[in-house]
Amino acid sequence: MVVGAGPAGSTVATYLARAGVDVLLLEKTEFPREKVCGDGLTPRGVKQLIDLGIDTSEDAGWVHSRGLRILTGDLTLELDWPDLTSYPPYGVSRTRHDFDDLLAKLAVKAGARLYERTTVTGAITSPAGRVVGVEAKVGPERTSVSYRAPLVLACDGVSARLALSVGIQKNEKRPMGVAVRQYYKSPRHDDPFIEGHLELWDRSDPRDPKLLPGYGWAFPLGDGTVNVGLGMLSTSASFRNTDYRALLRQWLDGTPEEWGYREENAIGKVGGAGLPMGFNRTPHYRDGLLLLGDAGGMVSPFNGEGISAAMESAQIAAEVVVQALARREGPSRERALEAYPRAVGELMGGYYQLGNVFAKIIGKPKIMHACTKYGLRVNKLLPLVYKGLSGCYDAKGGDGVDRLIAALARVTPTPR
Ligand SMILES: Cc1cc2nc3c(=O)[nH]c(=O)nc-3n(C[C@H](O)[C@H](O)[C@H](O)COP(=O)(O)OP(=O)(O)OC[C@H]3O[C@@H](n4cnc5c(N)ncnc54)[C@H](O)[C@@H]3O)c2cc1C
Repeated sequence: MVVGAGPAGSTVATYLARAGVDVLLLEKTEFPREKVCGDGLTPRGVKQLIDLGIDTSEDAGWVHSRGLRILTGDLTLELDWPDLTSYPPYGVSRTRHDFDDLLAKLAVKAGARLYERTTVTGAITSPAGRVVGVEAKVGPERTSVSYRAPLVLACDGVSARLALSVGIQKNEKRPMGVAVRQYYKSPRHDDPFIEGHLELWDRSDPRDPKLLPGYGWAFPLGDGTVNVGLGMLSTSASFRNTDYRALLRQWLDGTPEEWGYREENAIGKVGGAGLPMGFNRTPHYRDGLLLLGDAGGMVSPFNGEGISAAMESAQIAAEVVVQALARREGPSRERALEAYPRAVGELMGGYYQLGNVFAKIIGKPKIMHACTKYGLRVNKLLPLVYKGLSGCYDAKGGDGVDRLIAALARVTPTPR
């Protein structure tokens, strides 16, 4: 049984159903639906789509990106995506409204039974403490129901309701982020220079601890529509009681008028949500319950990317679950399931450990102030770290450093 039909849930449901497993996919909303996100995928995420057999061409409705454009102070840095054999050479963007709908449909096509408007309220456990099913409320009447299954896969996102119901808590020492976004229709995004890249603004200012640490983004969605947002670490005390929506407004008011990121061009409502980072909820497997994606705190502490990790964890979980279900219930199956936390740890653990240290350092205003004092413009270095360590962390002998050096040679003044 899979709880939550976001990227993690629909992906794992697809793989499992294709392998012949009877999959129940429970989702509290109804598709198609809005989902607050930046809507951007790096090549790492595109690889996951291709692995699923999805057509990622522009003809199929995906907006392609060649790399990141980083605007930092007076400088603009254009970084192509890493040239790695393990990843496609482009990123994509697409609204989560369409993206999640497409993934959920794929799961249904593969044979998963999708029950929408079904809100899981907690796990059912055996007297021995093993998760054997879930309790849920169904439909507008919120009728109580329960479902049983040999295994439950928690893909319920940042709320992690299932994990909490069996006492798997968030590790408060690990980073947590927060992000807000708004769609705009903007003439700036008819410009070919602007299109073709996912754009990040280094918006940190060492003199103002309230602004630290974070970045802004503009991810084009085609037709002059753009997803503009602000992502920040929320570990630092200065972020408590912050009105993030106001922060986004304040920051966008400072962008040039002609970019058009103004109220009159806004589409829909501002949305915001938490980003659970750096494996901040573990263990990823315990007593019949597997945690995938955001439910297991799998957002990157370097750049806030979470879709690719959610889908990667889904691919791993599906392989492990298929092998485990082929074994007799008992210790042999348990041993097979233990492979899941090991495999996600091997894939992302080292990268996230490093990311957690990175988040700790940039989350300390004192360190940032010291940097300013000694004339070190750390905000100029952060984008390099983002790029150098994201997207190519799991590639053997990746060319991240070479790319950075090449990109440094192409630094240009920020167009005004
Ligand atoms: C503002 C913002 C911008 C972001 N931008 C990006 C970006 O550009 N690129 C990127 O890679 N990542 C981005 N992220 C992170 C990304 O959104 C997440 O990492 C990703 O959605 C995780 O996928 P998931 O399947 O684990 O969880 P989710 O996408 O959160 O899916 C969880 C699903 O479970 C359902 N659900 C929740 N609770 C229950 C319940 N009790 N019962 C039944 N169903 C339930 C939800 O309705 C949802 O469908 C952003 C996040 C935010 C907040």
